[in-house]
Amino acid sequence: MFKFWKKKPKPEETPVPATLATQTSLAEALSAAADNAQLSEIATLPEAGAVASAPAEFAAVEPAAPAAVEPVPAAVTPPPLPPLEEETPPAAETSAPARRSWRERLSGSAFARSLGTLFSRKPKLDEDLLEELETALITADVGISASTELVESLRKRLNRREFADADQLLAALRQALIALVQPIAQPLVMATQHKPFVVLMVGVNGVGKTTTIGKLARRYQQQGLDVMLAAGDTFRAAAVEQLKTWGERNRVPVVSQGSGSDAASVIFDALQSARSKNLDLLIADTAGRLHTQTGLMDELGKIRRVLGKIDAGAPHEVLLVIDGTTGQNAINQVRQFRAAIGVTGLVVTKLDGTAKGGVIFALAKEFGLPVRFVGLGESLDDLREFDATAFVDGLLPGAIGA
Ligand SMILES: Nc1nc2c(ncn2[C@@H]2O[C@H](COP(=O)(O)OP(=O)(O)OP(=O)(O)O)[C@@H](O)[C@H]2O)c(=O)[nH]1
Repeated sequence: MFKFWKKKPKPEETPVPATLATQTSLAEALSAAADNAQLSEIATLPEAGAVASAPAEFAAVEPAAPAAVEPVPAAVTPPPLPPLEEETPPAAETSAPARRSWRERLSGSAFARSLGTLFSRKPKLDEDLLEELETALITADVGISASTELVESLRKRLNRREFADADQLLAALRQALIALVQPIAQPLVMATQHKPFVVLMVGVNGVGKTTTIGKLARRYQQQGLDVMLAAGDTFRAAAVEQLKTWGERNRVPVVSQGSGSDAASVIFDALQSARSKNLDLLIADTAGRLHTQTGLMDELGKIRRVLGKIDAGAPHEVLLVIDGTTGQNAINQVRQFRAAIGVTGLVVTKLDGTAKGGVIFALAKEFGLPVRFVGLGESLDDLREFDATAFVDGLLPGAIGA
């Protein structure tokens, strides 16, 4: 039987309802062979780096673990922080009305702009409108398959004279878009029999893995969970530092070794440490990698095998982080990471700003994988649980379902 996470609200914080615990199953079969799409970045080579030493209190608890666990002494003066160390707590926990709306965040996307332009000129209900709409959807990364299907269903309804004007067609489009992404709007839930529940973050370079880990850690910490981070991005010294600094500021222990060390070993040590301390949640970072980097993709399989020695089900959630500006390469990335390690959920970042906005529809059509979170900006508050209706309404022109 599943239970609720035991909530431990801090006195100074507004408690957040505990999450109903159910287990997310791991990703299923391997997907079709990769297409030849080129991804945009190449991982940097490992850098030499000093191995951080374990503070005495942690060394005493786990003498065998080579990794450094770095809790934060109260008096530490923190160094300057990278972007994710924003101090403002997520507005969801404090003042929901203050946080920016989905529409505000998504209005700059190509999707919102082109549909806004199209429907603001009160177009006639004809084939030209449907063609323009299809072009706008494809251009906004919705993908050919989903765009064609959406427009075809509108065409049928138009031919049956179901729409009196373009606004009615737009309302029908809204419903169809929500129906497409509603099934993938599945929040991350954690089964309490996994203690700690292990989340592994994977993805190509620069998509926002490390940043998202900081935001997630803060979110769950504020829900009363005891969180630990594993600095498994051992290729990028800055990523290790970023996590450690964030952990210091937020009193979240971070397990790390020197850059260039074995990621599986770091995450293994972290899981052992989190278990021995009876923590609730371990979130592990990994280095950005491409499907062409066979050794690195194999490393993900090794991480799973090694963790399985401690807990056969770990990692319990593999979150693939996708950059929302990536376009149709996102499809290829999902295929490759599913094949390498299995993916149980997606985080789609950077949907604010210059994103085209439509890639989530393409992903929904192609894979139906749960989208756990979306990134609508760089602040802590901008990592939101994926809400299908809020997302679609944020993309579509004003009057419809806002
Ligand atoms: N605008 C915007 N920027 C974001 C979002 N999420 C992350 N970023 C930024 O993306 C950049 C890369 O983020 P990282 O967290 O370092 O990415 P990473 O995947 O860990 O990178 P590698 O370690 O190189 O693989 C940072 O500048 C983040 O602030 C988002 O939702 N919106």
